[in-house]
Amino acid sequence: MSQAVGFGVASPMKLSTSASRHMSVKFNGLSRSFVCVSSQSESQDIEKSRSLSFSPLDNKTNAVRSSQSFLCNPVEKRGAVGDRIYAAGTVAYDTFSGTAAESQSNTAEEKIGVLLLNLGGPDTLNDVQPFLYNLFADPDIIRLPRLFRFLQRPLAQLISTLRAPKSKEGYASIGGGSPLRKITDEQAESLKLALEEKEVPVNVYVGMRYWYPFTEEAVEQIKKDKITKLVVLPLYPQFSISTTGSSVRVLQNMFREDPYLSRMPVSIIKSWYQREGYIQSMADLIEKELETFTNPDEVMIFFSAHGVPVSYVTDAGDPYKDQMEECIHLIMQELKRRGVANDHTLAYQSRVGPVQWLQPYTDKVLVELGERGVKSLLAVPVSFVSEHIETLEEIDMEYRELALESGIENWGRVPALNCTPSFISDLADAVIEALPSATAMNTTPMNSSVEDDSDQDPITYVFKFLLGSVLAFLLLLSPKMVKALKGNLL
Ligand SMILES: C=CC1=C(C)c2cc3[nH]c(cc4nc(cc5[nH]c(cc1n2)c(C)c5CCC(=O)O)C(CCC(=O)O)=C4C)c(C)c3C=C
Ligand SMILES: [Fe+2]
Repeated sequence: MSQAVGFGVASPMKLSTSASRHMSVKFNGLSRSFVCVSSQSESQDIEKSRSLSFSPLDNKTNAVRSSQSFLCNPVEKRGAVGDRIYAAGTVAYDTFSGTAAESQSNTAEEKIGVLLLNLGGPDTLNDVQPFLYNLFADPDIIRLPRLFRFLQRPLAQLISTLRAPKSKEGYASIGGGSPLRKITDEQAESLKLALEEKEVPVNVYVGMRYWYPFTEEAVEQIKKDKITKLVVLPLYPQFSISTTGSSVRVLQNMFREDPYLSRMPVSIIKSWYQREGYIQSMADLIEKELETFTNPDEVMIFFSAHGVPVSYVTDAGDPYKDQMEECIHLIMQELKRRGVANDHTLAYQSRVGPVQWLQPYTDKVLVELGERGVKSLLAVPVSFVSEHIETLEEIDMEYRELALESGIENWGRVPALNCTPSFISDLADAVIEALPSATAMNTTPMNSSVEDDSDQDPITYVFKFLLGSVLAFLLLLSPKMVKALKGNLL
C-alpha cells in the first residue's frame, strides 16, 4: 500500500477490503456519462496573487511547446481529451456510507477527482528565470531561519537571475524547454484511462508547483467541476519536504480558507515507493536495459537520486533519505528474486548552492568507480518518474561524459517510467485504495514549519522587499556567497 496522510490511514487489509466494497456498491451496473471539460482556465487572478511584482510571468495555459516526444503508451484511447483536464465521469449511485466529515459526499452524485502534483518546468527558454524565481521563492526549497524569511523573495530574484544563464544552457541542450508538462499530461491521460478500465471514472487534474498549470489553477478547476471527493497523488515516489511537502503546503493554505474545499473529503498519497507495482515496473526496466550490455552480469547498477541538503534530513526530519534507501533495497530484492545479482550503488545528484547535500555525490562516485576498474555501468534515475532536465542533460550528457573519461567503457541508462502501462495501472490501484480513507483535509502543516505570509499589508511587504534586496546584495558580496557562485550555483 501507499502512505495516505492526515486522513486516518487505514491498515492494508482494511484498505483493500473497503476499496472493493466501495466499487461494487457505487459503480456496479449503473450508467455513466462522460463529459469533456474545457481546459483553458483562468490563471490570471492566481498569477497576480502569486508573483506580485517580482516575477513578470506571462499568462499561458496553452499546450506544451516542447518539440520532443516522450511517447506514452496508454493501453487504449477513448473520448476527447482536453489540454489539462480530462474527461469527467459522473456516477450515480444509491448509497454512500460517509462520515460527518464527508458531508459533501452524502448526495446522490459523486464526482471523483485525482490531482497529480508535480514540479513543473519551463516550457521555453524565456520561462527559465521566472520558473527559477518561483522555485527559489519557495520556503521549502530555501529554508531561511524565521527571522530572515523576509529575504526570501529578494534572494530568489537574485539567485534566479544569476542561475538563469546556466539553466538556460541546459534546457537549450534538451530542445529549448522542459518535457515535464507534456509527459505529466500524458500520464494524467493514461491514468484516467486505466481508472476507467477499472470502472472508476474520474477527472484527472495536473497541478505544478513552479510552472504552468499551477496547483492553484487545478484547484480552481476542481471547485468549478464540483468534485466531491479528491485523491491527491504527488508524482514523487519518495516523500521530501522540498517536493511533496511543498506542494501539500500550497494545498493546505488554499483548503484552510475555503468553505467548499475545507469540507471536501481528500486523501493524500504521501509516498508510494514501496508499492509492489512500482518496484516491479522499475525492476522490469532495469532487467530490460541490462540485456543490452554484452556481459550483463558485470554491469554495476548505479542508482542516481536527486539530492537534498543534509540539513533537511538531520534538522528538519525529512524522511527522503531513508525512503530512498529502502526503495533501492526493495528494487534490488525484487531483482535478486528474478536471479539478477549485480552489484549496485546509490549516489545523489543535482546539488545547488554552498551547503552540504546528501552524499555520496554522483559525479565523485562515477570517477571513483572508474578508478576502481568498473567497466560497465547502468545509471538508474530513481527519484522522479518522468524524463526531465536532470535525466536528459545531467545524466545522459554530463555524467556519461564524465564516466567515459574516468575509464568506464560501457554506459547505459534506464529510461524514466513515464507512461509504462504496469506503472500507470499500479498508480490507478493506489488511487482506488486511497478513496475510502478520504476525509476533510487536515490543514496543519506536515513536515514543514513554513507559515503563510501572503496576507501581510502592502507597506510592510514593500519595506521588507527593499530591506531584503539590500541585504541580499550584501550577502552576494560575502566570501561564502562568492564561493557558491563559483561552484554549483552558476
Ligand atoms: C525528488 C525530486 C526532487 C527533489 C528532492 C528536488 C529538490 C531540490 N531541487 C532544487 C533545485 C532545482 N531543481 C531543479 C529542477 C528539478 N528538480 C526536480 C526534482 C527534485 N528537486 C526536477 C524533476 C527538476 C527538473 C524540472 C525540469 O524542468 O525538467 C532546478 C532547475 C534546473 C536547474 O537549474 O538545474 C533547480 C535549481 C533544490 C534546491 C532542491 C532541494 C532543496
Ligand atoms: Fe530539483
